[in-house]
Amino acid sequence: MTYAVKECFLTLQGEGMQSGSRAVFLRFAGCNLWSGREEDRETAQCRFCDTDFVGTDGEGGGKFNSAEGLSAHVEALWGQGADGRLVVITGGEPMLQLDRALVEALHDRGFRIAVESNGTLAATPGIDWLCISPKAGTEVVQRSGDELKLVWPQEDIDPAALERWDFRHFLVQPMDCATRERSVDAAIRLVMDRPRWRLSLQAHKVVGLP
Ligand SMILES: C[S@@+](CC[C@H](N)C(=O)[O-])C[C@H]1O[C@@H](n2cnc3c(N)ncnc32)[C@H](O)[C@@H]1O
Ligand SMILES: Nc1nc2[nH]cc(C(=O)O)c2c(=O)[nH]1
Ligand code: SF4
Ligand SMILES: [Mg+2]
Repeated sequence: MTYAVKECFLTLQGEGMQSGSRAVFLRFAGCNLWSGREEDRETAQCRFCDTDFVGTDGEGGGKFNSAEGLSAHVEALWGQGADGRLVVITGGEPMLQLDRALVEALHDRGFRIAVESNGTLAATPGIDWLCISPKAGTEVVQRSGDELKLVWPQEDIDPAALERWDFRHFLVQPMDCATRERSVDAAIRLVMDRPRWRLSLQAHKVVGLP
């Protein structure tokens, strides 16, 4: 298996229940809901993406020919020390590329594996922390996991329906866009109305981390 990696770097997890944790981010290239080209955004299935996941030219990116080689790259970015090893695998859509061999190779190097996925593809077995972020108008097949992270507001998504899915944590994250302040207000309103939900802010953007 050849893996196409947009970028790979050490930072803090900025979103969700593990916000604030030291983590290597492994961002795979490519997504099944958007080409990543601006000229396609308005006709894409997912139109609010805040991420460049096209190509393999980012910091620490490239093509990797084996799970062994990619896991060694992740380990080198983490550095010395066996405590608290965490890799966050994202994209693009990571389930297009994350296979059992990579899960195994990262576990062998002592990493806990967190994944950020849109849920339209079944999750690879062995993930330690699964975050699913549903997108309006798509068929979410992965309806269980550790945290469900709803970017808000999105038309045609009913938070009450999502509460019936099998997740331990329900998070609402304001959509970062031209009207971000309105997104924050709407997210706070959702939490006030539905106490099972918690607010997830993108902490990395607040403090200027990647
Ligand atoms: C770039 S996506 C990559 C992983 C996967 N494709 C997904 O959508 O979950 C990582 C996270 O950022 C969230 N996200 C993307 N664009 C956003 C935006 N404009 N504002 C807030 N969160 C956003 C996604 O919903 C997802 O939870
Ligand atoms: N610091 C940081 N935390 C994140 N959590 C989820 C992210 C993502 O793009 O998947 C992300 C990201 O891009 N940066
Ligand atoms: S599914 Fe995720 S990576 Fe793909 S376009 Fe939407 S937010 Fe971006
Ligand atoms: Mg991001």
